[in-house]
Amino acid sequence: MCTSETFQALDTFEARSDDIVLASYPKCGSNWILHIVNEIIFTVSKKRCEYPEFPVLECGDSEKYERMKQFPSPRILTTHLHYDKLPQSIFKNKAKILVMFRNPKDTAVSFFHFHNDVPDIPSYASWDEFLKQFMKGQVSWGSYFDFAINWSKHLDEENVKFILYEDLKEDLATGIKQIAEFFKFSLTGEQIQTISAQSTFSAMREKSQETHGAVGPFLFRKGEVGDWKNLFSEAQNQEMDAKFKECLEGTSLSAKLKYESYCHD
Ligand SMILES: Nc1ncnc2c1ncn2[C@@H]1O[C@H](COP(=O)(O)OS(=O)(=O)O)[C@@H](OP(=O)(O)O)[C@H]1O
Repeated sequence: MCTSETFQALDTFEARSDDIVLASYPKCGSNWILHIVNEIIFTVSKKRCEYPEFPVLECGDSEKYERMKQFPSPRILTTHLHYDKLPQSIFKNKAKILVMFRNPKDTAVSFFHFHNDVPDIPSYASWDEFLKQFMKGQVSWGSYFDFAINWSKHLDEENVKFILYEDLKEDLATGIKQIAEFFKFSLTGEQIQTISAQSTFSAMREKSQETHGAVGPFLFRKGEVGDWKNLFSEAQNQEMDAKFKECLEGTSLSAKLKYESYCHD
């Protein structure tokens, strides 16, 4: 999905100040925030941002960035890249970036199911086998921990906003309000409620085949916090807890992820 030609061409991408960048490690809810931002824009402008390109910035052919010059603003771009690998024009032109995180245990579980449920992508012999690769960062888009370490240095920058999957799950309306405010869209309370109702897991899963085709039901699988308890062994919990400590202890991201609440029994 991401060729070296496309990576090279990525540097030629010309960001605009009103581009909306949605960054996350895989399986942390990028389709969820993409849907929310789309609904916010539709609510305020009555226009749908429907572009004939796959929304992930780094995926597709190398001509994609040339075609994107024709797209009207605001363009919504999703990405799984590290902050340091984003095209420089995003920073130069001060595009705003919403970065979404999810606890690493649920992220790994979601990633594993995706690989083993979707027919056209490689599957793993077992959960244990997948987790070994996940911990080594030998999965698509590399290590969760490298992604987290890289982004953790930039979360307090002016044009970057952090959002946590688990917080959005706990209080969707407040999350939608914060997202709208960050991108400077003004919504009434009623509009926020309407978007919330359209953005619950069940509402999105119900429409998933229509919105995402055959992969839809696999992408919108369970949408829960704490599903890791069904797969992690005690030894795997200890390994993940130690890795989290080793990589993120003392960083501002460590507190923001609320690891104690979401990754301990
Ligand atoms: N509305 C809503 N509410 C709660 N959870 C939601 C929602 N939409 C998507 N999801 C869950 O996000 C997980 C998929 O993440 P991504 O969209 O980032 O996947 S991907 O990397 O783009 O393939 C995947 O998590 P799991 O269900 O745990 O596998 C989705 O179910």
